[in-house]
Amino acid sequence: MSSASHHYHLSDDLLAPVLAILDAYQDPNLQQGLVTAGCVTKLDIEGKRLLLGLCYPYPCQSQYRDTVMAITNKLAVLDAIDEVECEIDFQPATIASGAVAPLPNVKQVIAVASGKGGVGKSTTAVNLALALAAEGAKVGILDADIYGPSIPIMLGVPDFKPVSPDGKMMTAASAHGIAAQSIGFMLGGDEAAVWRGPMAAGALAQLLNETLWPELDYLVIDMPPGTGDIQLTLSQKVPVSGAVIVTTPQDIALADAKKGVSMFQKVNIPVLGIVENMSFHLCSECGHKEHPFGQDGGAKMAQRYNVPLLGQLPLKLNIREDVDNGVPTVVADSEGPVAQLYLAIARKVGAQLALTQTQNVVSISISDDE
Ligand SMILES: Nc1ncnc2c1ncn2[C@@H]1O[C@H](COP(=O)(O)OP(=O)(O)OP(=O)(O)O)[C@@H](O)[C@H]1O
Repeated sequence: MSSASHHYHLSDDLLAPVLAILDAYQDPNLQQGLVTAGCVTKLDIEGKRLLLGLCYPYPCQSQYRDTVMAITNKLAVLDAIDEVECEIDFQPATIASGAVAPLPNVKQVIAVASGKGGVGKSTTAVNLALALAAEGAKVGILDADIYGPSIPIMLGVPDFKPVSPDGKMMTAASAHGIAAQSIGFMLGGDEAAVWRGPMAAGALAQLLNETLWPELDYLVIDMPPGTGDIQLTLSQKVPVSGAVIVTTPQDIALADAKKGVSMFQKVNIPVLGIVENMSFHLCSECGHKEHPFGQDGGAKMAQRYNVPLLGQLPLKLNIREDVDNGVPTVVADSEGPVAQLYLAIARKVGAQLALTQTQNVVSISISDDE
């Protein structure tokens, strides 16, 4: 799948069974065997020690240990192998999608959008960005939510003021290991409220282009809520690689989220999937799982539009308290169950991007052959 170069130095007798074993191991997010997915970059042998190099097209540090244990056990059945030494790396694709020029330091841009306000889009965007970082990626976040820029508070940097060393480009904040830029760093609340349509979209594209982003694998954009002109213009001005739609299970939120899916499909931006937020509530008294906003709406919608359901998050007081305190749950309780849900979403988002771009590569190579 990936175009990474392969270095295989095994005899044919050994290479065939090793590749067969590695390809029988299905990556849970790419849903392909490791060889088919292009993850196996190096195979060598020293005595009875197999040197294995893996390179994933999406960040998944938290699953390295289990993967290595599982494949080592399988490879150990071969007489020629006693030990496996595995090096694992992550390298996202750098293929630009769409007609908009890519950003110099940024490999992939992920838009996080919602059809309607208040569904938890910013909370999801910020935890997704931190989860991608926790899985091993270099990440930035752009707060483009002009109606309520909340990322400065959520990341605990409300007082950051960008500076411009060359009078043209602005610095980004750095918080919990990710870079952040926000319309909220420049504007007071009153000024933000008067922004309209094309002016807002233009200013946001400028903010994106005039920020001194460090080298980033992923830039997450917290889009303004809704599916109107601003969102459409912004999607056309910014080199978005894929979009994540956040919804709650209520019918009204779902109806708006559907508009979001259609909007991105109209401008040929792949919808990477749907996150269902405030999906269920665990009763703090008895642990009973309740569905205050209805059940499985996001799942049904994902099925109907043929896009993945990336995850379902509980309605949980900590999620709100952590962002209010400037330390989102992925950092505040990094081993906890909610952080694990965000990490799983981040792995799926990264894998979906990689899969989407493979499809692009295939279509390009077909036209080259003609
Ligand atoms: N899963 C959750 N559990 C509990 N509270 C949540 C959850 N997700 C979000 N919240 C809270 O809900 C409120 C709205 O969330 P957030 O600001 O992320 O939504 P939004 O869709 O970005 O809103 P807006 O459209 O106004 O920007 C916030 O107070 C946030 O802390």
